[in-house]
Amino acid sequence: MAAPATRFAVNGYKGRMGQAVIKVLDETKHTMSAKYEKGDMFDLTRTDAVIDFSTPEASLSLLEACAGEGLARPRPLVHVIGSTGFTPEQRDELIRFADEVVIIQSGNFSLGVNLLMGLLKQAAARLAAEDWDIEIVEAHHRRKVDAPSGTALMLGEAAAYGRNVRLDEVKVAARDGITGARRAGDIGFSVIRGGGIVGEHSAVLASEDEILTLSHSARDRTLFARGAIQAALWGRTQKAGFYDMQDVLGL
Ligand SMILES: NC(=O)C1=CN([C@@H]2O[C@H](COP(=O)(O)OP(=O)(O)OC[C@H]3O[C@@H](n4cnc5c(N)ncnc54)[C@H](OP(=O)(O)O)[C@@H]3O)[C@@H](O)[C@H]2O)C=CC1
Ligand SMILES: O=C(O)C1=N[C@H](C(=O)O)C[C@H](O)C1
Repeated sequence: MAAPATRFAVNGYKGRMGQAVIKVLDETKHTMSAKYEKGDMFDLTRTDAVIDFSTPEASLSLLEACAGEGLARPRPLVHVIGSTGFTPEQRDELIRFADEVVIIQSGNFSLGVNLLMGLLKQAAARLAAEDWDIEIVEAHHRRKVDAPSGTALMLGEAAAYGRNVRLDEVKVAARDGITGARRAGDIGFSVIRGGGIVGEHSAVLASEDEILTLSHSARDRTLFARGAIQAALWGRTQKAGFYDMQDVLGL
């Protein structure tokens, strides 16, 4: 089904991603109904879809402020949430709001990263944990406030899923000092912060004899903005519920 006419609001519009979303909405001739920044009152009465790259707290307050408001609409309001750094408790809270609105949340709205997740799942399932170590390496600009990145965590989840284990049981997010030898089956994370790096992610699968590296490089933030707009348009044809970019792309 084609998406009906959609009026977009942007949360966190002064930020790097907010500006990228506004640029792409403008280039693609979409209608913008509202834009919000810290301290603004939300009014989504003339909005069909919100694109939100802000912070976990800001995304949750937006959903809180609009709770109940979506029920009178012919189609549910769509919230596309790109903010990263949610705690497990905050993520549970997010899911609770999906009873009455369409929520599409992803740590990365690019096609490449979402494909990479499937490839990593497959590689992790095929390469025995006793022989193959998995490490996720990510690099971002100096202003990023959360670590590991939302994408790195999604890649870690994909690898853990492929191995049929829970990420929180095998996750090693930091190493410093005498750490002892690496435990078989662990999934390690390494973080680089510097300059203006948009977003680099690699999954390194290393055995004694070979190294397989699956990697993705984002060249421009409008990549994520385009993916988020695609997600919003897809969400306009869906029932209320909690979705991710894999659902949008049919992966
Ligand atoms: N899923 C994806 O594909 C991607 C996700 N991201 C994620 O998106 C988020 C934003 O990234 P980025 O744009 O680089 O960060 P920025 O810090 O540039 O932008 C965030 C914006 O949100 C604003 N903000 C903070 N609190 C509120 C609030 N309560 N209500 C409304 N706005 C608020 C900030 O204002 P102020 O500066 O005044 O605090 C700022 O303008 C991050 O979590 C990042 O990891 C980024 C790229 C892609
Ligand atoms: O903060 C960023 O810039 C990015 N954040 C997302 C993440 O945490 O994975 C996605 C992208 O890599 C850029």
